[in-house]
Amino acid sequence: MAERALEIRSESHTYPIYIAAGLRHQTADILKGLGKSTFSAVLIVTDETVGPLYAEEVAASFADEQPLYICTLAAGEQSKSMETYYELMTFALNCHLDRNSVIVALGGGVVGDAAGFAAATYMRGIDYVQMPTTLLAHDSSVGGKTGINHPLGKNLIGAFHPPAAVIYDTETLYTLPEKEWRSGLAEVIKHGWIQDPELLKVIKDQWLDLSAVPVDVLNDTIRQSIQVKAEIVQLDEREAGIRAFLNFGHTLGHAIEAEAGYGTLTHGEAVAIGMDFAMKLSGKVLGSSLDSEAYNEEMIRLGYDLTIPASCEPETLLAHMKRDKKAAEQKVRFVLLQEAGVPLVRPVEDDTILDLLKEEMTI
Ligand SMILES: NC(=O)c1ccc[n+]([C@@H]2O[C@H](COP(=O)([O-])OP(=O)(O)OC[C@H]3O[C@@H](n4cnc5c(N)ncnc54)[C@H](O)[C@@H]3O)[C@@H](O)[C@H]2O)c1
Ligand SMILES: O=C(O)C(=O)C[C@@H](O)[C@H](O)[C@H](O)COP(=O)(O)O
Ligand SMILES: [Zn+2]
Repeated sequence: MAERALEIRSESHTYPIYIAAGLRHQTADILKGLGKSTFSAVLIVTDETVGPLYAEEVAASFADEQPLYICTLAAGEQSKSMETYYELMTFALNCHLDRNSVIVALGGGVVGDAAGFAAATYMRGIDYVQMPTTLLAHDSSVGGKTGINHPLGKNLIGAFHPPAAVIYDTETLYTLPEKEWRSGLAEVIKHGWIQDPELLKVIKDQWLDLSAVPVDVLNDTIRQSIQVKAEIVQLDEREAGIRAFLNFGHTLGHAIEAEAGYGTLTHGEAVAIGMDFAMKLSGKVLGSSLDSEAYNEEMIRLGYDLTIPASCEPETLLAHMKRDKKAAEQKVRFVLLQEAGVPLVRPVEDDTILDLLKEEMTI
């Protein structure tokens, strides 16, 4: 039986996280070990890139004990939509899933968020298991945030619904294109800046070739990065306070994703730009002396482009930020850094944000 790498104590239950190469072949055994009676049906939700690579192998781990179905979504951010959500619910109903069924989310953060939200709302909530296949999904698969986008903003429709387990087969990551490694690494870098600067050193010293990181380095980095998220979500699952630190880089990042058009930039690319902006804002608002030059240098080494897309207007970005879930009384609230590893949340004046946006976009 696979070893539990970590355990998350959520308000409703404690769930295991398994991290190892090859776990997809043990999916059914791991599910049996969760201590539930057999699931009445299994619905694997995946996307059209991941499905052909891994869905049959996951399905093969189940020995015809219960009906098993595979629902394949279009690949990419566009699938976090109302239309796809509705199709997913119709698919589940046509398969006669009941309250003892389980959804297996096999894919990146898009599949995890969309399938998780379907699980959160199908018959008012059924079990689901996260099987992340991207580096980015080391973040999205943990903590129970599920949801879909609205044209007016990212993840504005959703629910907190922690998974029954996270099964992370890190072997599957080696079919990712380099762009997606980079996207995922942005969330590792985020965890480094908000809580564990040692992670930044690990990336600098050990992540020399983005898509050819040895599997032991990969597993250790993922575990260390999830540890940051785990500590925070266990203290504040529903984001009454410190969970907002995990939103570092997301206030502008989400605004860019929505404004540039979902899928134009990857989530991580947008968050990388957002972290750069939040660091500069930290200097202006808090007088923090963060070494943003060094941040820029390292991000350029890793191949990030930190320019805000020219198609985005500062005023429209600001309007998006005012709809962000952290905003209160029409005031944008930013996650800023006092120093590396010391985040805080502050309301910031519209003019301060607009001035810096214009400066950055040289308007
Ligand atoms: N719920 C949360 O806490 C949380 C946290 C972070 C991000 N997110 C969300 O996650 C989403 C981004 O997730 P993502 O970056 O994984 O995007 P994604 O799911 O779209 O995956 C990126 C691309 O990689 C492909 N892919 C996935 N696995 C692959 C594999 N093993 N081999 C080859 N190709 C593969 C996918 O088909 C897709 O085209 C965003 O919507 C973001 O808002 C949620
Ligand atoms: O888990 C969290 O909390 C995070 O903020 C993690 C983020 O990386 C993630 O992108 C999350 O979906 C953003 O949350 P949102 O509440 O701003 O939609
Ligand atoms: Zn994120």
